[in-house]
Amino acid sequence: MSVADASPVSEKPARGPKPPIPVSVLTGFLGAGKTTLLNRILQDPAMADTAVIINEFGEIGLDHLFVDQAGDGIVELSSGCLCCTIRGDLVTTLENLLRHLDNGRTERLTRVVIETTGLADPAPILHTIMLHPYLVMRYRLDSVVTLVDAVNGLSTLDEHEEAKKQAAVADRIVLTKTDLLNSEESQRSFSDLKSRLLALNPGARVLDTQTGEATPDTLFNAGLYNPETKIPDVANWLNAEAYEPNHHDDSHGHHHHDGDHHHGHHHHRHDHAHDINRHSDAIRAFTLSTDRPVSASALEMFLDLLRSAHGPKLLRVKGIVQISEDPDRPVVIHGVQHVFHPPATLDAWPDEDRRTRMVFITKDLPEGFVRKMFEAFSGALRPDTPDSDAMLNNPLAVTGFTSPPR
Ligand SMILES: Nc1nc2c(ncn2[C@@H]2O[C@H](COP(=O)(O)OP(=O)(O)OP(=O)(O)O)[C@@H](O)[C@H]2O)c(=O)[nH]1
Repeated sequence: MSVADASPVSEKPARGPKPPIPVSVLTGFLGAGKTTLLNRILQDPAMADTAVIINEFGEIGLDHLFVDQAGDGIVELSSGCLCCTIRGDLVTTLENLLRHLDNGRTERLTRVVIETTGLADPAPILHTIMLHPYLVMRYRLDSVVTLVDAVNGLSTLDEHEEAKKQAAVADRIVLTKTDLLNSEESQRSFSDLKSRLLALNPGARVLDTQTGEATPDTLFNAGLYNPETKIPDVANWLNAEAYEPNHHDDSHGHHHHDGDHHHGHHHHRHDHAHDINRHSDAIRAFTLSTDRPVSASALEMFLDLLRSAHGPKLLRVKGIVQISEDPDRPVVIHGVQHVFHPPATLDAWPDEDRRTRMVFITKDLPEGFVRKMFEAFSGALRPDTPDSDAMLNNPLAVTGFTSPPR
């Protein structure tokens, strides 16, 4: 689907297709505490009408919660939550859930949570939801929640690329096992871990399981749409300010203030305020913004070129864009590697800020490169920057890419 004919997302419950069901992905390295957290929150009444898809059903201690085995691997829990094993594949499981909903066996399904295996790169799971022609109409990728072990987290980040990716793509980072930080050394390492996570992913809200912060509400309502009201919460979802270099200059002290997270969803960065690009990881987090509207075709070409040439390097892209043909109705973009959700058009800007803002988490793809490319397409020409024609008509450019229609 092109940006120009992106469908409106102002779902009217009375008519038309049902609004997509938000899907959250729960990830985290081996032993990070995913099952422990799930076991706890599954007892929360707020999980009613949520379906949880887990890989290793046998390992989870849910027996006391079972009330009805409904077939298809779908089990209804006394909390009203549905639990499914992945039988066959994720697509089948997601289809089975829809079947239950459509034939009335399940009355309400307001959210799906997928627990990944510890070693998994979350991207293919996110792609499953964004790429499948039917699933993409019924589900919407909402948020990624990544658990990080406070004790082993730092060494895991050092040793495992997947762990870095899991942290980098998260909307929520959940710290587990902070109760085990009982030596000065472990405290120091924990402090380094928090700095490292902040550098990898400045936009994620950080929660600590030991303080009771990790509730269904704080964990999962991180997406663009509140599942109850369907009202887009762009500021919360994008958290673009957190990526800007000067954002945290109001810091005072050496550690970011965890206590502030439940207010503004921002970290208060400590003295290493410009750490983002200083650490050794090849992962970068940055935002592009402009108050110049972008034409629908320019946006489409920019995203197409970026994902066809550099898809694997785009760990996550989120954004709200002012389109010159329809400046009062912003377009929301959301991508994971080469796969992007069909762009959605909002009925109106959520607040006074009508700038285009795009958040990028990239690996081995420098900010300057993406910025120049966007400037070429958005018409913000600089003397040393090629315009879009030069990029598209360049014989060395990506094959299969043609000039825009004139
Ligand atoms: N002390 C402490 N232990 C925890 C905490 N969270 C989890 N654990 C323990 O850590 C171990 C691993 O937890 P799991 O919940 O099985 O971790 P997981 O991420 O599901 O593990 P995999 O399925 O192997 O990926 C278990 O022994 C838990 O009891 C915590 O916050 N504090």
